[in-house]
Amino acid sequence: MQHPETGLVQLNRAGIRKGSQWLVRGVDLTVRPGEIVTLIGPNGSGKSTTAKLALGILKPTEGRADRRPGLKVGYVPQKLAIDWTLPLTVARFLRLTNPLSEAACREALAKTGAERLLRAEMRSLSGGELQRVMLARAIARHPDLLVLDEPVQGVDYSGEIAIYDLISDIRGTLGCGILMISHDLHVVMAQADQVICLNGHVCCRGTPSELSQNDSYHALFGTRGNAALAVYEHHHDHVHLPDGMVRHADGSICGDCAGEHHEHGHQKTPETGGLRDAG
Ligand SMILES: Nc1ncnc2c1ncn2[C@@H]1O[C@H](COP(=O)(O)OP(=O)(O)OP(=O)(O)O)[C@@H](O)[C@H]1O
Repeated sequence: MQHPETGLVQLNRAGIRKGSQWLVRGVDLTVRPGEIVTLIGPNGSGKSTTAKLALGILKPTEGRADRRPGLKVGYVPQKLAIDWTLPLTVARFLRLTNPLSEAACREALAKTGAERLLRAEMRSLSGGELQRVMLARAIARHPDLLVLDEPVQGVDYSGEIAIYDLISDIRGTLGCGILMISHDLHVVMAQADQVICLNGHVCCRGTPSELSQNDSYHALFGTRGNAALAVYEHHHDHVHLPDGMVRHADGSICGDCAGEHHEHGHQKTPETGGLRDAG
């Protein structure tokens, strides 16, 4: 590891080839403590491959992939290799890869708003509940780096916002760096310090606002991209509770505004249902 002071993980001109085909090439990427870096791009553009290079699951054919020595990583993969016909409680799932006490399981689930699911069967979870349980498993080992491959898959629109809020809370409370993959162009959190748009190589990069103005981004995603890249400016003055209620900064709890952000100066874009900064 060459650059411990500059990043938890760092890719330098990293590329990987299988046979005669480059899966991804020339990727520069750094995730520092407390930073959120989001990878976006079309299907097959190399997002998961790039995350696996960062994690060390795949070795670069060219360039470098360096991690801070002793780095603790929490990984939420895109797919779970679980036999869903077998009974498996959430508590057992959390312990499959971590030797956790029940108190530690409860603590991790509480952080993701899923404590009541401790005894639930994995196969009975909704999409949003499954993502919260997967996040709980990833944060249970107090990672320095959290790698999230599509954290809002199978989650409905207001659930998406709740999960993004949760990820932001986790960054705040754990102070970890987050590398996140989003296939969903509709919402890119404004808190993402950097968005990297892949298309077999780095197509363009910048803050969410910068990217929404970038010609390469629009060339890649066309009119769909024009309409879809909505920047969710989140001022973090409220918490989405597991029961769908919203707790505001003053402590008041509101049921009517669950999933709505009208009080923060946002509106849904008519084309996509995504959020665009209204202010
Ligand atoms: N082990 C492998 N051997 C050969 N090709 C692979 C391998 N893994 C991935 N690929 C190919 O590399 C390319 C990038 O795949 P990757 O899964 O990184 O894309 P992605 O951007 O995450 O896609 P998606 O949005 O569909 O999840 C794809 O064309 C894929 O078929």
